[in-house]
Amino acid sequence: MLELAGIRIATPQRTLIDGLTARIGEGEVLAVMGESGSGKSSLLAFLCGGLADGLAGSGSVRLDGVEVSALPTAQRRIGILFQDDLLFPHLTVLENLLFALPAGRDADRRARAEAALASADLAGYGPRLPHTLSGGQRARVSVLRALLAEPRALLLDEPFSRLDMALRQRFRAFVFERLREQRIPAVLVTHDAHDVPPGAQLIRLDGEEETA
Ligand SMILES: Nc1ncnc2c1ncn2[C@@H]1O[C@H](COP(=O)(O)OP(=O)(O)OP(=O)(O)O)[C@@H](O)[C@H]1O
Repeated sequence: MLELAGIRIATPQRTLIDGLTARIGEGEVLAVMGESGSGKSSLLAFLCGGLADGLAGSGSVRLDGVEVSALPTAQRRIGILFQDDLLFPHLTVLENLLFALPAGRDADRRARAEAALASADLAGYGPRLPHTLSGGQRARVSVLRALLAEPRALLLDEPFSRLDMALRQRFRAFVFERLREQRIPAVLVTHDAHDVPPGAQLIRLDGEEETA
């Protein structure tokens, strides 16, 4: 459970977000929509502990009942996915996944990474470099990598916007299914109402609040 209470974010000139409160259960999605410059990316940066210098943020962020807003980014265990896959280009697909996995026996970690690839129809892709994969395949690897790190919540910053329409629909379904299966609460920032899964809570930063 991710609980946000009284989140306020301001630039020196203006208040971007004034008192956002939401409860996002396991496997549920809070979608945040709003015009360019309304503060969507700043909200995600605040949640993972990386708000830019020059912006002020306050409010409570609780994960499974524990207040994390004073913790450094690495200790929050909040994952983030961007529109670019951000895979390490010089590491193989398997090495990219191993990088995210918690410590453990080498053979176990490798088996977990390979099982994750197989679960995403990517069996056998481990030894390849990311640039030899299609955009949709790389996008799936980046989701696997984010999930193998065992985040307690996942932030999605326009993760579908680079993909073409057909891929986009498949990739959306892939992501939301994984989040449900692994019972991870997520905050999704998007410009596109089609990205918002049915039943998600929806907040518009420039206006009213509703349910999709
Ligand atoms: N470091 C900073 N110092 C001062 N103002 C900033 C800083 N970073 C962002 N801003 C301002 O904060 C506002 C919100 O930016 P943010 O990137 O969160 O918006 P956004 O809703 O994600 O926009 P987009 O949809 O274009 O990505 C913008 O007006 C931006 O100019």
